Amino acid sequence: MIRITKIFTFETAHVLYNYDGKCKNMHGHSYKLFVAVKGNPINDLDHPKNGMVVDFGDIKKIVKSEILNVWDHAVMLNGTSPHKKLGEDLENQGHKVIYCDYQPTCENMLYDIANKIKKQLPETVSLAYLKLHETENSYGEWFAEDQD
Ligand SMILES: Nc1nc2c(c(=O)[nH]1)N=C([C@H](O)[C@H](O)COP(=O)(O)OP(=O)(O)OP(=O)(O)O)CN2
Ligand SMILES: [Zn+2]
Repeated sequence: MIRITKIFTFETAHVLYNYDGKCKNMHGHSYKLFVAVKGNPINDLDHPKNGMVVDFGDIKKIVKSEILNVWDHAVMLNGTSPHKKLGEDLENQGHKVIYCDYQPTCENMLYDIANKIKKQLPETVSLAYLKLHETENSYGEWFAEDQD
């Protein structure tokens, strides 16, 4: 069993509703996302993906369509909070708004990312690990073995 990892970056703004610090203000991050999947490399000379757990390009397609294309250069707001109204005002002025049903911390974003990626992975591989950097010095991690 081998793990392979691909790294992505995206720029997203967010606001932490009711937070007791500076991140209650709208601000942005250059998020850095590490996606690791595990499986057995294909061992078949006739297979175009011989030697691969999964093509890195296939991971890229999934993460682009599920995460990057949706979240990059968007404002992420807690749609279950009064920030819903803030989002509607921004949308009316042409801004890209993502309403999540959670507080948009890196912890909750990791759960969301994990669920979105897992749904799209081929049956031969599974999600092993995620790391999401909010800043160079602050990040959260998701490990498959830690989940219920
Ligand atoms: N457990 C969490 N704590 C905080 C989160 C989070 O997602 N999970 N998020 C924030 C803010 O959104 C933002 O990320 C600020 O974090 P912080 O590391 O405090 O920011 P700094 O600018 O001080 O970062 P440096 O890398 O140290 O410059 C707050 N807390
Ligand atoms: Zn932040």
